[in-house]
Amino acid sequence: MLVFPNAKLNLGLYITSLRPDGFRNLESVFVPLPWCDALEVLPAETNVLTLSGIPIPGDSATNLCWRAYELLRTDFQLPPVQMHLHKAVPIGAGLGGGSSDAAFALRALDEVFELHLSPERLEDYARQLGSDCAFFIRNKPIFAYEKGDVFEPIAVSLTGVACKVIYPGLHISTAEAYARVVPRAPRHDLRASLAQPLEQWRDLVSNDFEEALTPQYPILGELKQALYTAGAAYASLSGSGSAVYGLFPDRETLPKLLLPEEFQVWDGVL
Ligand SMILES: C[C@@](CO)(OP(=O)(O)O)[C@H](O)COP(=O)(O)OP(=O)(O)OC[C@H]1O[C@@H](n2ccc(N)nc2=O)[C@H](O)[C@@H]1O
Ligand SMILES: Nc1ncnc2c1ncn2[C@@H]1O[C@H](COP(=O)(O)OP(=O)(O)O)[C@@H](O)[C@H]1O
Repeated sequence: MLVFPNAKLNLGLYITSLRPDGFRNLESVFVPLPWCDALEVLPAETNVLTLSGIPIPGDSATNLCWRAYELLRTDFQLPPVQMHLHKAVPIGAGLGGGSSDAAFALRALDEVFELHLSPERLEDYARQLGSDCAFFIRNKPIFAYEKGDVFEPIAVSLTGVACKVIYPGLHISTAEAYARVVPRAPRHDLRASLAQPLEQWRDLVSNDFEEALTPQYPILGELKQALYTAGAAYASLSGSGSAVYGLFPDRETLPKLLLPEEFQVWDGVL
């Protein structure tokens, strides 16, 4: 079975309090971004995970696809599996690529081995692999809170909106990024703000990681400014960075930006 684990964007991100388990409570809206890896999952004689594309730090045993298989194996007698992951989504970018691989691996293993797990059970497994993972089980725009793994529906839709995502080649560790933020109450009500027209989001919707990370990584602020100068209706850091995205009214308004060769760019219509 071949699946295409997609990335995500965060529309607003407020880090509201420190939890007794050491994690932070947050509020954010996750939306799928069609920048994808490719993952093949097949029953096999012996276990194997092969990789291509962008190199992933760590060995196969720590890869989130493999950890998804090991996790299901604690509850089910699974036959050996052959997986191949082609990595295209930048790592440490705030785009949730690794989390998506884990969630898509769970979904594919469920189908290939006919486990008939409900979305709720798949979300429970996904939560054990990372705070972001559960979102990718249903993979629809959603308001996320607590660790980012508890959800409420939200009507926001970016269908037809054009988007440019720029990854400046900085791998920012999520744990380090969180350590730089002092939790506080949200500046604005996120759901009410996102119900306003896109052009008003600039004044209403923000990501707490931006203020904490931009002094150390000025390129993040420069990219956001470049997107606004090029006509973005809204621009922001995604998650804990370092990818910065701009939203534009339609494909015709997507700008061509002159960027260093080592930066990776995705653009298209959502
Ligand atoms: C910041 C966000 C926003 O969407 O995305 P990314 O920038 O990573 O894409 C997420 O909260 C990232 O979720 P995820 O990448 O799954 O994080 P995890 O593996 O669960 O945790 C990595 C580390 O981040 C910190 N962490 C994570 C989530 C959370 N609610 N509070 C935390 O304090 C913890 O220090 C933890 O050890
Ligand atoms: N399949 C995978 N793809 C990407 N990263 C992975 C994967 N498996 C494990 N990891 C680990 O997860 C970490 C963060 O992954 P990623 O989801 O890309 O971060 P972010 O959401 O911050 O962009 C990486 O440092 C990497 O070591």
